[in-house]
Amino acid sequence: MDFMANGLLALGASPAMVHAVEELEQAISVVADLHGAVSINIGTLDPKWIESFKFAARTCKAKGVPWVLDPVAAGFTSLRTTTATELLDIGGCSVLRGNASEIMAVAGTTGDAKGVDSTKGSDAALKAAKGLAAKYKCVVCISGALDFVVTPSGQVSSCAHGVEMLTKITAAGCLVSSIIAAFLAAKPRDFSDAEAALYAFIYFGICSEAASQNSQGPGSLRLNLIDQLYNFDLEQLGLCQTGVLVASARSADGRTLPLVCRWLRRIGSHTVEIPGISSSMYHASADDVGMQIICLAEVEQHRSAMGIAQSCIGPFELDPITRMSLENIVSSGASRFPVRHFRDQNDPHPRDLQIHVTQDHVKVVHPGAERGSNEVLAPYSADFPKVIIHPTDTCKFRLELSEEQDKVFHFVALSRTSRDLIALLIRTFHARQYVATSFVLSRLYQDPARPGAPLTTTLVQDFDLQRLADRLGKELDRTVGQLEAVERVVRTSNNEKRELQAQLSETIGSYTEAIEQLHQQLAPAAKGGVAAALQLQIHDGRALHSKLQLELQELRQRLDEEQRGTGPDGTDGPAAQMRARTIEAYRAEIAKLRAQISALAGSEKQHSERDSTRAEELRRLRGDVDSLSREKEGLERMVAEGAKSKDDLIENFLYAKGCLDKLQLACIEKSPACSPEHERQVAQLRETYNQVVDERNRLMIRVEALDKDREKQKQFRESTLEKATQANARLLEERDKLEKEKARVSTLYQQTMAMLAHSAASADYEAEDEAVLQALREEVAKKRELVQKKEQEGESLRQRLKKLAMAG
Ligand SMILES: Nc1ncnc2c1ncn2[C@@H]1O[C@H](COP(=O)(O)OP(=O)(O)OP(=O)(O)O)[C@@H](O)[C@H]1O
Ligand SMILES: Cc1ncsc1CCO
Repeated sequence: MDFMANGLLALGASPAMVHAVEELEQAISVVADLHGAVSINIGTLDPKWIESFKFAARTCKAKGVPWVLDPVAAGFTSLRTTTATELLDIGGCSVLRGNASEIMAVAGTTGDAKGVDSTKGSDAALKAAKGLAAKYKCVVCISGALDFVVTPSGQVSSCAHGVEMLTKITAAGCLVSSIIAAFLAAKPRDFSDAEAALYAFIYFGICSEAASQNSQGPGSLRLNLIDQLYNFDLEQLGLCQTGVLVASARSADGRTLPLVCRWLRRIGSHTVEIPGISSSMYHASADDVGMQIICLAEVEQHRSAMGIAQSCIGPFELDPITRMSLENIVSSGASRFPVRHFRDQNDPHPRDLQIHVTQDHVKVVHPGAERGSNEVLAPYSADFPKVIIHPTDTCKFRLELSEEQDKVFHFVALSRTSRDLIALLIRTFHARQYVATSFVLSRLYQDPARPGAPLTTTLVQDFDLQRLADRLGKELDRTVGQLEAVERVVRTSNNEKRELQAQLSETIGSYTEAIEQLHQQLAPAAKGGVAAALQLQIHDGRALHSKLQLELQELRQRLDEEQRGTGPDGTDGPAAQMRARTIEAYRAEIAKLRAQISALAGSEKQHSERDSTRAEELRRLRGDVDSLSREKEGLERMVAEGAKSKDDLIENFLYAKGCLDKLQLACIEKSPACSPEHERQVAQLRETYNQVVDERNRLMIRVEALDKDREKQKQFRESTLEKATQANARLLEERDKLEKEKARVSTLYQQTMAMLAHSAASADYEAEDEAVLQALREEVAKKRELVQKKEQEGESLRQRLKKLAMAG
C-alpha cells in the first residue's frame, strides 16, 4: 500500500487508501465528484475486508465511478479466487489487471500461482483474458515481460516496456493497477479504457527502464522508480513529433520582436523548405520523424538590417505512445479511423466518414451505408494513396487516392495522434509494397545530398547508434516473443491435430469393423444371418397378424350373436347353441395347444438326445486323446531304449577299434617277423571288427527309421489333438446354444400352460355370461394390442433392414 500510495503521489495523482465500510460511501461520492477512479486490490483480505471490497464495488457501480480490480494471488487460495469472481459478478468493473496465473485462475483455468507470483508467461493467459473480457464486458490486462491489454471485443494490444528486476519488488503489479485507475480518471473522454490501460503500462514500463539504469538491485530500483514516476519527461527521451517549436526574439529593452520565419527539414546535409509557414510557431508532425528542423528567423520590421538567425533542432522521434499504437496496428494488419470530411474549406455540412487502412488497400467508407455502396477504394500503387499533412493545423490532412479530383479528400482527424497514425500507417504499408529493403538501407547509410556517397562523419554523429541498437534489440525481443507464442500455438494445434487424426482413424476403424460385420450378417441371408432372421420375424409377424385378425372377426361375430340373446321360448336358442360352439372351439384350441406342448416337449427330448450323443462323442474324443498320450509315452520309451542300445554299440565299436589299432601297431613294429599265429589273430579280429561295423550300420539305419517314425507319429498326434480341441470347443459352444434354446422353450412351455389354464377356466364358467363376455372382450383387446405391437415391430425391423441395406 505504501508503494502504491507513494507511486501515485509521485506521478501527480491524489491517492486515498480507504477500507472501512463506514467511510466508503462518502469517499466514493467525493471520487465521483472529482471524476476520479477506484482501484480495488484484494492483497490483504479477511471477512471484513471482503465486505468492504464488495461494498466499494457496489457503490462505484451505483455512482458510475470506474473501478479497477487487482485479483492479487487469485488461484493461490480458493478464498482469493472466489472473492475476485464475486467482485466481477457485481458488475461495472472497467479494468481487470493481474499476472498470467491470476487471470487464468479467475477464468477458471489452472494458473499454478506460486503465492502472489505468476508461473506462466503472460501470453499463456490470452485465451482466459479474452473469455473474461467478453463475459464481464471489461478490459482485461495481463502483466509480465510483455503486457497485454484485451478489449471486450477481443482486440489485443501489447507493451514490451519494463525490466525483469520488477519481479523482485513486491507490489509492482499493484502499483500498475493503481496507475491504470489514475489514467482512467485522467484520460480525455474520446480515449477508451483500453487505451488508458495501455498508456499506463507504457508509462510505467518506460519509467522502470530509466530507473534501472542506475539501480544496483531491487532496493534502489524501488527508490529510483518512484523518482522516475515523479520526473517523467518524454523530452528527456528525445524530441517527439508531438512537440511545438516556437521562435522568439526580444529587443535590448525587453520588448518581444515579431518574427518572420522559414522552416526547413534536414536529413543529413540535405534540406527542404516546409511550404506554407511563415509564423514563429511550428507543430512537428509525422512528417518530421527522423528529421532535424531548421528555423531561419528575421525580425519583421528590420528584415535586412538585423540579419537572419538560424537554429537547428532534432532529429525528431515518434512519441512512444503513437509508436506503440502503430506497432500494434501494423502487426494486426488493418485498422479503421473515424474522420470528418470537408468538401471544401467552408463546407458547412461536413460528413463523418471512416478510413479503412489495410496492408492491401485504403478505403474511404460512409459508415452507415450499405456495404460497397458508398465507398472509394484504392490499392497501393507507386504514387498512391498518399497523405499530405497540413503544415499548421494538427488534425487536418489530405488523402489522395489517385490523381483524379474526386478521389482527393480533405479530412480532419479526431486527434493529432489519430492523424499521425493514419499517415504513418498508410506510408508503412505503402513502403512495404513499393520500397525494397535494400533501397531503405542504401538511403540510410549514404548521404542523401550526394547519392551513392557514404555517410559523412557528421552524419554518423547525428545518428544515436546506441539508441538505434537498443530499439532494434527490443524490437527483436518482441518479435522473438511473438514468434515463440506462434510456435507454441502451432505446436499445440499440431498435437491436437495428431490426437484428432488418431481418434478419427480409430472411429473409422470401428465403423469399418461394424460395417463389415453387418455385411457378413447381411450377405449369407440363406445361411440364416441377421437379415434372414429379421425377414423371418416379419413374415411370422404378418402371419400372426392375419391369424389374429381372423380370430378377431370371429369373436366379433360371436359377440353380436350373444347380444341378440336367447330364443323367446326359453329353449336352447341360437345363443345357447353359439355358447356350445364356443366351448367346442375352446376345446379344440386346448387340444391344439396340448399337441403343441407335447411337440415342444418332444423337441426338448430331441435336444437332450442330441446332447447325449455329443457328450458321447466328447467322451470318445477324450478316450482317443488319452490313448494317443499313452502311445506317445510308449514311443518315447522305445526311442530311449534305441538310443541306449546305440550308445552300447558305439562303445563296443570303439572298444573293437581300439584292439584293432593296437594289433596293427604291433604288426607294424614287428612287421617282417610276423608269426602265422599272429596273422590269424589279426584276421579274426578284423572279421570281428567288420561284423561290429555291419551291426552298427544296421542299428543306425533302424535308429534313423525309428526317429522318422517317431516324428511322423508326433505330427499326427499333434494334428489329432488340435482337431479334438476344436471339436471340443465347437461342442461346448453348441451345448451353450442348446441350453439357451432349452430355457427359451421351457419359458414358452410355461406360458402356454398358463394360457391353457386360463382358457380352461373360461370354458368352465359357461353360466356366467357376463364374465365370459368380459373375458372375451379383454382377450380381443389383448390380441389387438399384440397385433399392433407386431405391426410396429415389423415396421421397425423393415426400417432396420433398409438402413442395413443402405449402409451395405
Ligand atoms: N520478466 C519481466 N521483464 C520485464 N518487465 C517485467 C517482467 N515481469 C514483470 N515486468 C513488469 O512488471 C510489471 C508488473 O507485472 P507483474 O506481472 O510482475 O505483476 P504482479 O505479479 O501482479 O506483481 P505483484 O504481485 O508484485 O504486485 C509489468 O507491467 C511489467 O512492466
Ligand atoms: C506479497 C503480497 N501478499 C499479499 S499482497 C502482496 C503484494 C504483492 O501483490
